[in-house]
Amino acid sequence: MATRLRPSNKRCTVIGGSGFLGRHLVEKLLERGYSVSVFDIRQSYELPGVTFYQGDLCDKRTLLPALQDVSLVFHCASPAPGSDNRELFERVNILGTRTVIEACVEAGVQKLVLTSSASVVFEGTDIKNGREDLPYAKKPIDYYTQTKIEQEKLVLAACDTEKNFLTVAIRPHGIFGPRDPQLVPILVDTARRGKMKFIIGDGTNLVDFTFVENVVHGHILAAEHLRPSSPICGKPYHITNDEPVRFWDFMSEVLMGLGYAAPRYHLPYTLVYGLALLLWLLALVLRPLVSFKPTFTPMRVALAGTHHYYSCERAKQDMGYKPVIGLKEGITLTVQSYPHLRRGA
Ligand SMILES: NC(=O)C1=CN([C@@H]2O[C@H](COP(=O)(O)OP(=O)(O)OC[C@H]3O[C@@H](n4cnc5c(N)ncnc54)[C@H](O)[C@@H]3O)[C@@H](O)[C@H]2O)C=CC1
Ligand SMILES: CC(C)=CCC[C@@H](C)[C@H]1CC[C@H]2C3=C(CC[C@]12C)[C@@]1(C)CCC(=O)C[C@@H]1CC3
Repeated sequence: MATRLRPSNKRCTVIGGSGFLGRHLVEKLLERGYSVSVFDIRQSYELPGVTFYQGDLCDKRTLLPALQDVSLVFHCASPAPGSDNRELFERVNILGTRTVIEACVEAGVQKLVLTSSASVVFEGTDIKNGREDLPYAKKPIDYYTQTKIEQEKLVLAACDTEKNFLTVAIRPHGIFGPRDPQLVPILVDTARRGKMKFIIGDGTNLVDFTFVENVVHGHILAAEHLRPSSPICGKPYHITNDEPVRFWDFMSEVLMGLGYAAPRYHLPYTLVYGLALLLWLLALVLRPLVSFKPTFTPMRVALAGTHHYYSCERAKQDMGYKPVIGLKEGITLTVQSYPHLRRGA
């Protein structure tokens, strides 16, 4: 009888590896001597040594070939938070993650590292130095958050040391860095449309923004600490820059770095939130007739106007996490990487 050889623990697959975080993760894994495959619904680049598998993660038959002889899987695929499509989020983040777990078990994968989100505990009100034992949001602020909660629960519950299938969830917050398709592009687009003049609230709310390389570092540390005896099995971990910053100072620094004016005038938080809620309801009611995407969604206003920063003490203790790039350096590297978004470019 043929014996199945144990795959090398440096063979891994990144599901969602064509995305912003996924690609940074792939590049770092290669640098560290891993052999890497990518599974994604689209292929956005080519890299020597990386095998691409294109397909929908909800389809186990297309996913399985990407997991053969692989001991470690990173799952960082998700529809973009801005899409607000309930059916899509439920299909990909919940049903799809169930499929990912089944496929991993079937293929003999030993470790699964999920990219969750610190937002799973965020309900739109202040969180100061939140630890991982905060309860999941009872009233998640949008479908993205609601399905990220279910996704994280599924992955953590699947951890089974007896069957040697180990799982862990990384909860980053406000990822930024070169090639990010969200934060800087949305910010610049808002500025170019002349809508970046206002500060929502008094502007003192503290938030975590996390440079992408720190998020990658947290994922790799988690993978390398995931052993049957490790305290990290089946647990979530906040990974941030560990330098909470005023939301509006961060935005202003990025804007000014790209040649735009910083916002100056204050608007009351409750007024803007109420208006965003009204717009969102209007968009929902009118969806069959017209489709429009408001810039100011309730989620975005809540993110811009409340405190939400998290403790990464648990990651420091259990896996020796320490950010590798400080916030200031991260902002400089990010601003330099967007010459085409500079004012007047
Ligand atoms: N960007 C951020 O600030 C934060 C992101 N996260 C999480 O990090 C992960 C990565 O996010 P980003 O890199 O920013 O997003 P991204 O949109 O750049 O990457 C997601 C990737 O998933 C792929 N994908 C989507 N649906 C798929 C499907 N059905 N089958 C196969 N692949 C599929 C996309 O093609 C894309 O390449 C996500 O799970 C997100 O929820 C968590 C906290 C903050
Ligand atoms: C900290 C965190 C979780 C950030 C995630 C990224 C995005 C949610 C933000 C990136 C750019 C932000 C932004 C706004 C809201 C939050 C973001 C989309 C506004 C729309 C908030 C209202 C404004 O006045 C304009 C802002 C533009 C940038």
